[in-house]
Amino acid sequence: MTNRTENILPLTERNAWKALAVHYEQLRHLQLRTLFADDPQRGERMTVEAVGLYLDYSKNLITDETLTLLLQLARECGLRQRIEAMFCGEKINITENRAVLHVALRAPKEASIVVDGVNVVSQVHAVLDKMVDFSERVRSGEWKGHTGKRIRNVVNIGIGGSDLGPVMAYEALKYYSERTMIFRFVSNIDSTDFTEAVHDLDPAETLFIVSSKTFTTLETMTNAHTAREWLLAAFGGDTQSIAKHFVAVSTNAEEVAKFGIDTAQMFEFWDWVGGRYSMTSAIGLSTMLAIGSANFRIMLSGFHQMDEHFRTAPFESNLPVLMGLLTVWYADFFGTQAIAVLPYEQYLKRFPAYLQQLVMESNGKQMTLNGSRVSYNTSPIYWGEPGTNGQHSFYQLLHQGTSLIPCDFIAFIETLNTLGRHHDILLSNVFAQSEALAFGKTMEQVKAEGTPDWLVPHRIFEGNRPSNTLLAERLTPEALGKLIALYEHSVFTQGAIWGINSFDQWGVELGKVLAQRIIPELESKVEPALGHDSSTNQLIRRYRNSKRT
Ligand SMILES: O=P(O)(O)OC[C@H]1O[C@](O)(CO)[C@@H](O)[C@@H]1O
Repeated sequence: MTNRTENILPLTERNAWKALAVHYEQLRHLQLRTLFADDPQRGERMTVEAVGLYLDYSKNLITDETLTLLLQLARECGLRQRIEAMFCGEKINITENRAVLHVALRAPKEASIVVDGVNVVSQVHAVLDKMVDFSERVRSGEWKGHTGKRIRNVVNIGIGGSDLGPVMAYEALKYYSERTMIFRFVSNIDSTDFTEAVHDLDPAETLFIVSSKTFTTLETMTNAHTAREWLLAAFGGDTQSIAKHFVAVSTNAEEVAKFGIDTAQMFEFWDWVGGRYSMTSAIGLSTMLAIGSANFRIMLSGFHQMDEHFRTAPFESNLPVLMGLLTVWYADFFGTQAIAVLPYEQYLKRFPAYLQQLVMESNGKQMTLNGSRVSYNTSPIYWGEPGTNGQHSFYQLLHQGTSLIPCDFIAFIETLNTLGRHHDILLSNVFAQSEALAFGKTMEQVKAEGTPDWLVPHRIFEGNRPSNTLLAERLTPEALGKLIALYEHSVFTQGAIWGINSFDQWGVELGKVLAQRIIPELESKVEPALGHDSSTNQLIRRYRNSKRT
């Protein structure tokens, strides 16, 4: 594998970067109050609407010049060429020599993207058709369990990208899902996860989807073997039952066969689909089983619309580009360490958890593509909770803490569950929070309320805390697809500016290797010779000496 990137100009040497550094010094004390007072149209002007998503980015600590410079930075970093390289199937994941083609997973049938001489779009649609056929047979009851009962329970076993997308999508699209079926998700190696997931399920009505790109992941394979035993125990060890109760989603046919699942019951995907970008691949099988194939295809079309927007829209009206550049602005010039993602939509309760992997596994890096250490910040921490729960938890820090935490508010004009005044009250909170964060409450305002002098400082909100507000009409499968693709491509934009590889994840390897070494040390009958540091040795001894079995 060759390093084709050694001539890239370091980010901090780019003209736009240097200009942004100077510009930041000039406007670091700028106040949103002033920006809005000086430009009464700001809240209408600094908005973009595309493919049914409305982004209000006016409450950011930016001027028109900031935007001009950020857009110039994007051009200087070759963002347009990098986008094209991804969409054309170039092997931009250079440390693994792989193409990065989650966009092919939602491309229309007639499209063509060639990797190593193969049109991957045809492969994608062949697997999609197989998923549709299978999910319809299960949902209609045609697919029967070992004893002839219909499948009522689906348990997805997977972790990371093989879990977070499916769980998030299941929760997000519950309104559209088949309510007569039960969906569970087992990811953690903690035995409690599996135990609780199946405790009330009838094995004769349960289908396990073992989802793993590699089919070697310790957690998933351990849980899958436990599921196999659980099933066999119910059927007197009859291994014939496995065919009716297990399917696999993987890139690794050999390991699937070794596990005992017929590869005819394997739904394939490919090494050019990163785990955290895989929910529109066969990893979405549980989603399709829950919402049906028609809704699944609608979700894919939402993803595709955002893909096309990202690929073709001018940068100044390109939603993912703007959001990505704003993140760079805060991370690198304001030193922001965290971004809060705040969906005011209960169905999106797992969306922040999903984004944690998408963003932090992608851009939590410190090596540039040419192998030198970055001299600037890369990914902030993304976290969040659905509104209004977060308000009664950590918003105190957002409003009055010492850290600057930009927020992404996400809301829908219509609720899926109309109930009295709930939705108006919910939305009033979104708008109130971004207003309060931006404009705060001055000492004069606090005093004017008759607050005693000693209490005044505690009740001041300095404001000037930035946020984006994203509005869509209604949470549909299509809207969900657009929203997720928006964040995927915002992450891409950030990675392209930082000059890092957003598509590998070497940082998760060391812990996995060390755990493999420690497992036999915990299980061995004889006292093992421990060669760790004194802390790790002592923790292992304490566990060994205290455990009962
Ligand atoms: O699908 P697999 O191969 O089981 O991997 C699961 C997850 O493990 C990781 O490789 C590392 O945590 C993720 O990137 C991936 O989504």
